[in-house]
Amino acid sequence: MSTRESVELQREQEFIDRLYERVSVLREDAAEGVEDALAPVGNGLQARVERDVLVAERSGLLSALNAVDGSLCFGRIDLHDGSAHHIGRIGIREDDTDRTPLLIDWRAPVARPFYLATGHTPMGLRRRRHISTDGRTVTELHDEILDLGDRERSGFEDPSGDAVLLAALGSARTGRMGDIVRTIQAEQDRVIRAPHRGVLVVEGGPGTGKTAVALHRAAYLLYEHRELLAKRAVLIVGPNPAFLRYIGEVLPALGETGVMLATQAELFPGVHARGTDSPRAAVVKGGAGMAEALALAVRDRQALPEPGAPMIIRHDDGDLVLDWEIAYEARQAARDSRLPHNLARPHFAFHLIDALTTQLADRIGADPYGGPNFLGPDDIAQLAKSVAASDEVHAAVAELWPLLTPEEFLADYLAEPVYLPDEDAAAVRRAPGEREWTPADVPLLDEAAELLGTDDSAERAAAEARRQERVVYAQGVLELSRGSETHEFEDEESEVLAAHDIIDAERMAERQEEDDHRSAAERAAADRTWAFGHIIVDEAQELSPMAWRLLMRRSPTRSLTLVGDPVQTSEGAGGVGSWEKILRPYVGDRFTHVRLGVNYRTPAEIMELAAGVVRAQDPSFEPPGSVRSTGEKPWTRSAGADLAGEVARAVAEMTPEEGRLGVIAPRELHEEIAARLDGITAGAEPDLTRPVVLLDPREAKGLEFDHVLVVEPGRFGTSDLYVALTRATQRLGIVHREPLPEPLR
Ligand SMILES: Nc1ncnc2c1ncn2[C@@H]1O[C@H](COP(=O)(O)OP(=O)(O)OP(=O)(O)O)[C@@H](O)[C@H]1O
Repeated sequence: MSTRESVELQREQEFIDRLYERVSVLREDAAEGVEDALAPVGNGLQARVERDVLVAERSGLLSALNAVDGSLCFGRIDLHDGSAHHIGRIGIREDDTDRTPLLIDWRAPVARPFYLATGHTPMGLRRRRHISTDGRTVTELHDEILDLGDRERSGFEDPSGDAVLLAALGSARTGRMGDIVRTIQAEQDRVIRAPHRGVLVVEGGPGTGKTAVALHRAAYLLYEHRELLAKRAVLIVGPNPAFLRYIGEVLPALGETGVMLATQAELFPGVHARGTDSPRAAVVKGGAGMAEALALAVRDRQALPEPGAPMIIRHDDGDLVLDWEIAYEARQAARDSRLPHNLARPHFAFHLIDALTTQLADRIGADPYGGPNFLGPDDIAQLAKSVAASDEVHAAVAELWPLLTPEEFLADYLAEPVYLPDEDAAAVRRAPGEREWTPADVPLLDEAAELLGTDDSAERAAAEARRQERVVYAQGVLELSRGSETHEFEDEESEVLAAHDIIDAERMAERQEEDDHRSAAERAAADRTWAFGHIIVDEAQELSPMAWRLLMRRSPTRSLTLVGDPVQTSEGAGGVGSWEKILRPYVGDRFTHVRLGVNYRTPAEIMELAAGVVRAQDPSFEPPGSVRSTGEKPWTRSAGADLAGEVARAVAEMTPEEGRLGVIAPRELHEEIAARLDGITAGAEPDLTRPVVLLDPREAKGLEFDHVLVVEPGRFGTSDLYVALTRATQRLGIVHREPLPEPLR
């Protein structure tokens, strides 16, 4: 190493040392701050509220500081004006009066040239430096000179400018996705920082960084719109639990934790959908026609007595006749309210009671000589009360217009599906006694909840009673504070404000109500009607029209980022196929569509093979260009009689010393294959950090491995095969007994 180089390294090391010293002071301060804030504060309401806010703020800072410890600083930009900034995962300031920035958050506008500047458009930069560290030790520097007229050299120049990116792409996988904050590419940066309002569709082939970009976008939005998004939370929807675990460490590593990650199966609070549907059933349940079918089925639960066969209701003053006409009129009036079923129910009951009361009054008060009815308004009110109190009337209302929960309603519906073509009804019919919900049921439950509405009048009454109690309590507290002030502050001159001077009992009671310690993400998870500040959907091509209806309800402001690749849509997943079709009902054509065109994962040799599979169906297909090639061609091997044995041999050869091997095989072969492989992990929620993982193509979606072994590819449909072939960062092997699909021969 030249003297020049060691001086440069030494300088950066000194900076990193200083940075960690500052971080350790900040961390101590934050920890002490949390402790202080946690100390008992007595019973004062205001003090308690303030304490909670402080605890939340300081623990947020503390967890961010703890989370970003590894490679806190990764870059530096030197500007023409002689200034320089270090770039890192979070922003850190000096402890001086100006609070001078020491480390610039990668999301800050000042950091942007680090990602965007080129020799052509240097954005004021002279030099961009990538700093690699191992723990707190600087290991490498890579410099790009952006001003070719500049003669100053550090000795660490990287002429191609992509050594750091290629090293990241070629490194062994860990089974957990890492962040890309050091090497975000310009086309990705533009997506990450796109405005948060409106709908942004990010499309790109396998490995173009869609997932990585979506996660960094979440981190960026939380930084840029902290106040709004901390209150309304960000939701990230992914295709399955294994995928969510795979991506689960990216945001914490960027210092962000206030995000809700969920699969479709988890989007109806209180239901954890673990069942499975046949592919056909999933498609039917996800179809747009289900909304109409369920709406009609709800109307069917608003019944009438048979014409000519009225319900007879006993009453002390003589039997009442609830016939078709009365029920029809009441039903019409209730439907005219346009309220959801359960909320329209009181209207139905009211009209029914009214009609039965009139019937009774006409009978009792009738003047035999044809004069006006003898009964006055008070008598009629009395009669109405007695009709309304009748158990038999309640039973009739319950029979004709039952109160329904989404779960009860959908279970009944799936036992006898109606308003569907016969073969669709047969596909979704649930076996009697089947209790598990499936992921495709979740949007149906949500739809049912919308159609039924929640009659929360009892809850609201209870909440109001609790509020009243708090008001009374708060009044008591204020009385006490009034009583105590003169004793505590004898000095006439001092103007000390007491609680009652600045707050009244109502407001104080409200404050107590706001005293909900859960984070926005936690509250959102428990609330079906929560409106998220922003929603990010990964593998968005997979979602069905019914799932889109659910998600759009959670985003009334239509602030969404959708990332996906229509070419990778699973057969039988019920995905919609085109963004226009998905979005038209919600935003018309008002959405922004961007494409990512570079494949960072799959080497060119593998991509060529995978592209051939799609091209066999669509000759005009253009795959994303691979950023690197490895020189290793994918291989195929014919297995003879013992397929599992051949798979076991291939696994033994391919298992990397460091890194991960993914075996992607049709589900029906999993048992046979797993029996021959020790320590392999498989199933619905495999441990992706183990060296060898067995998956089917659907489960492999969105994941990646150093090496991939595809088994019996002839059994996969085109898009599943395309997904399976594009999961490797290094090597791909194929083992088969049955004939290979044409493009793989
Ligand atoms: N700028 C980058 N710097 C470093 N690594 C990157 C960059 N962009 C993408 N990658 C890496 O490329 C791989 C593929 O990224 P990602 O999983 O986000 O792709 P994808 O488009 O979602 O793929 P798929 O459609 O197959 O799920 C990941 O390992 C990711 O970390």
